[in-house]
Amino acid sequence: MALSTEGSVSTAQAPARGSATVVARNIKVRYRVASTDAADMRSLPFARRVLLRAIGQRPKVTVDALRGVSFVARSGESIGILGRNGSGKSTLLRVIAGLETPRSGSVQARSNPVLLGVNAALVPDLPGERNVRLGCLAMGLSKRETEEVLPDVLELAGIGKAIYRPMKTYSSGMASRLRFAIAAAARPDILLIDEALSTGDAAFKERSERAMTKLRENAGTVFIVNHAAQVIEELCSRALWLMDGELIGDGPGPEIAHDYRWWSWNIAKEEHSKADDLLAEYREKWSPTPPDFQPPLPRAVTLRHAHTQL
Ligand SMILES: Nc1ncnc2c1ncn2[C@@H]1O[C@H](COP(=O)(O)OP(=O)(O)OP(=O)(O)O)[C@@H](O)[C@H]1O
Repeated sequence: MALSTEGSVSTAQAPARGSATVVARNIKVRYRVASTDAADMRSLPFARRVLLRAIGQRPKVTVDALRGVSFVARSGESIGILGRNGSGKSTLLRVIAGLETPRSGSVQARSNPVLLGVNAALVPDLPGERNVRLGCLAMGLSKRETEEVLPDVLELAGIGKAIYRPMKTYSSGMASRLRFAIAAAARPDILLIDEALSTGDAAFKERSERAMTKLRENAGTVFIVNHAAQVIEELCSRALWLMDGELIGDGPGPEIAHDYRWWSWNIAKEEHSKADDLLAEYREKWSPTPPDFQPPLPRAVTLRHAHTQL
């Protein structure tokens, strides 16, 4: 089962493993944000400074959240997105999901990507099991399909009797588990997961790993953002390493996650010069080769964010 471009469920045969599912070309995202840094105010021309002070405004600074990120994701891949706080991971997921428009570049996706937690339209006042039904229907399953997958969703979420209680009474971990279980049940072709998998206990971890394997076997592509590099080391066949909005590494998940952890550990221990040496070595080792965008994606592909380069 795969989500069609309209977000409804189609029963078209799963495409061959290894075919392109998401093609990202030179994505750039820039924010303009107000800054209280006195240095930013001082850097402005005198007249502008006077004007801003008079109207009580702060100077705006530019944040380049993504600086030309390109990659081709393929069916059957689980792709971890790694990087320190503010490196652009969530922004990249939002762009892939179509929730954010880049200032330049484009993303093509074979079908509608499902961003976990957003597409499942859950209602806090309703009990978990009612939300499971709602979520499955919202993700395009029919009523019959929803009833069929219900036991699997409840088993995967594994939150016991809490499933009969209103979702607003759930801990954030319980709610994340339920959302993941719903998203996995709908078997989207392209699933985007932001942080949800670090909240479970060992049993949930094992069940979620099995669910991910099923998704990949279905020739789908799963993207995972997680601060715990270990999660990516264990779950992802491939990893993208972002730093200050730049894609500095693209390669096998376990190896990149291992190197990322070692680099982060040295930073945490304030071994800055060692961390710098490691970073230079890893940049070279995992430097993303410019993706080969040929042959083009099949004609059926949705064109998202069609933008000309600035
Ligand atoms: N809506 C926004 N307005 C202004 N700046 C933003 C906005 N969203 C993100 N940013 C900035 O863009 C950069 C990338 O943010 P993003 O949330 O993508 O990073 P991240 O790697 O997911 O971070 P974290 O690991 O802390 O969740 C950061 O500098 C952030 O401050």
